[in-house]
Amino acid sequence: MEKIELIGVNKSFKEEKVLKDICLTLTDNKIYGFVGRNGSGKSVLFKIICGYVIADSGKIMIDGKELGKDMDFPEGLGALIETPGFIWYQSGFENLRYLARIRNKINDAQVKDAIRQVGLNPDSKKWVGKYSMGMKQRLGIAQAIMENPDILVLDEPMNALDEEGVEEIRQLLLKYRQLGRCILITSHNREDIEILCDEVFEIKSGVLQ
Ligand SMILES: Nc1ncnc2c1ncn2[C@@H]1O[C@H](COP(=O)(O)OP(=O)(O)OP(=O)(O)O)[C@@H](O)[C@H]1O
Repeated sequence: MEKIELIGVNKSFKEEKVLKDICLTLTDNKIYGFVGRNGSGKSVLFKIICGYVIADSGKIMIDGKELGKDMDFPEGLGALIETPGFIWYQSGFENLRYLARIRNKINDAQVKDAIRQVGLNPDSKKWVGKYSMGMKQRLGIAQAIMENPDILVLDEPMNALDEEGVEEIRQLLLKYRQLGRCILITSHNREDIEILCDEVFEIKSGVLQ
């Protein structure tokens, strides 16, 4: 069954038409890559799927429910869209526990498990303000996966990661695909796209190729 379906989605900012008549069907059990030049509309597309940006026209169906009609935000979707703004004087665990409490869904053990999955120590007391860029990126991925979502939307998940980090996150995403998840990523790295993706979409000036 279709997990995500976009039908004729358009989005403009002032005079700039950023997305033009996007039609897209995505299913479970796959990793989809979205590539395109800077400013081609990849992040805006991801934000629309996550419900962070509202399309001007068109339909976004998630699990058979229409975004903006049946729900404001998709259920069962975890996202990393730009580096999240963490509280710098708290540990990684405290930051994610805070988010988990707002979302009121998961317990401390699940938060710790997500932090472990991205290769960080959930018991470390180190403030996030002292984290390297790569550690913040890993924590961002942990917050995306911590609720065990069916859909993962990750904008440049490999950003700021060293070679080892990239490999760990690749393995993590392959594991999630094996668990049947529908995963969307953007990447400027051809290797990530080749290794990970079952299907690749290119966006050129807001048009899906
Ligand atoms: N909130 C906004 N207000 C005005 N313009 C916006 C807004 N968000 C995005 N845009 C514009 O939409 C276009 C597409 O931006 P988007 O961030 O989707 O590009 P991208 O493909 O993700 O690029 P990159 O590879 O650099 O991340 C850009 O011209 C950008 O300036």
